[in-house]
Amino acid sequence: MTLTEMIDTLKTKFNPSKVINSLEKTAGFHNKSDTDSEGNDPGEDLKNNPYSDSVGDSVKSSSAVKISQNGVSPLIKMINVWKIYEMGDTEFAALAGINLEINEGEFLVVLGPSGSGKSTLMNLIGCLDLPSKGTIYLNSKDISKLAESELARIRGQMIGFIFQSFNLIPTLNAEENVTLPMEFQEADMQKGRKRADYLLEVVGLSDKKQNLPSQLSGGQMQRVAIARSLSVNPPIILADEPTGNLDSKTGNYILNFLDGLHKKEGKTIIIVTHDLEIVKLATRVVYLKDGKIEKIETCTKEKPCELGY
Ligand SMILES: Nc1ncnc2c1ncn2[C@@H]1O[C@H](COP(=O)(O)OP(=O)(O)OP(=O)(O)O)[C@@H](O)[C@H]1O
Repeated sequence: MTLTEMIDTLKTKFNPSKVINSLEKTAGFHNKSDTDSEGNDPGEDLKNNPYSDSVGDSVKSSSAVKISQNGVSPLIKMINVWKIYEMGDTEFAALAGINLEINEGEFLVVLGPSGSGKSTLMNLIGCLDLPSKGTIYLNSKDISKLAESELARIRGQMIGFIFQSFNLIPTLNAEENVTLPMEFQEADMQKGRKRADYLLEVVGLSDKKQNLPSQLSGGQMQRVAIARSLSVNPPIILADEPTGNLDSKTGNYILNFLDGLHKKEGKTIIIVTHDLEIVKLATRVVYLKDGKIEKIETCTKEKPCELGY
């Protein structure tokens, strides 16, 4: 199958979590070592360039989506949101009446024990799933009952996903993986390829553009995934345990990168993590328990939030 054919197929059927997970499983990505086999210090790349003003300006100026905030409406607003799974005769509420407002430019960390509903919440915010009940506004638009095609369009424009398991497409090289979201948006691909090259340079992988994921180390794959998440310059970045399986150097790199995206580019960042260093960067922490918000803590520079409950 050619690249164009593959993109067309994915475009019609696109559901990132399902399509890419199955591709990942084929490639056995979940078990791949995450250590940078070349012993490179990814932090060096960061120190060298990514958040110089010129880079930030360049990314900003190509922003695909205008946030229609009027200074009053939150970027994301969830009103009495439920997600109920049916299993035979029984029902299970993974989310049970969530009320949450997230403003543009927040760095929100979602904490909670296993099974508390973190991924379910992220899937709803990321337009990967619909609530069973309740209303979700994204950029003042009600997204709670949209058709999949419309949801996919909004997802493509608004959300950049950084998942621990990389979600790279194994048959596409690094550059093609980064250009893919732009192809979905039917962007000018001459500019798209330039932007992909630029983003791969930002994450320190200019010399690996032609490499397939299987020809990259775990840390390098995560950096390609970050470049891809920024390719359409989305205003919201969703990250699920982005430093989970990475060695400490690569973890620090990701940490600094997320901090830069938040502080220098004003991106709204929403992260599920158990990494204390990420929690320390948060502006607020939401604690979930049994599908409900147990508490929300506001963090400050003087009193950063912690992992504790
Ligand atoms: N498709 C599904 N069908 C039935 N139950 C589900 C489904 N998806 C999730 N659940 C249940 O919903 C609850 C919340 O799941 P979720 O994955 O959101 O938790 P989590 O907080 O992300 O957990 P973890 O930290 O272990 O990843 C769990 O009890 C889970 O078993």
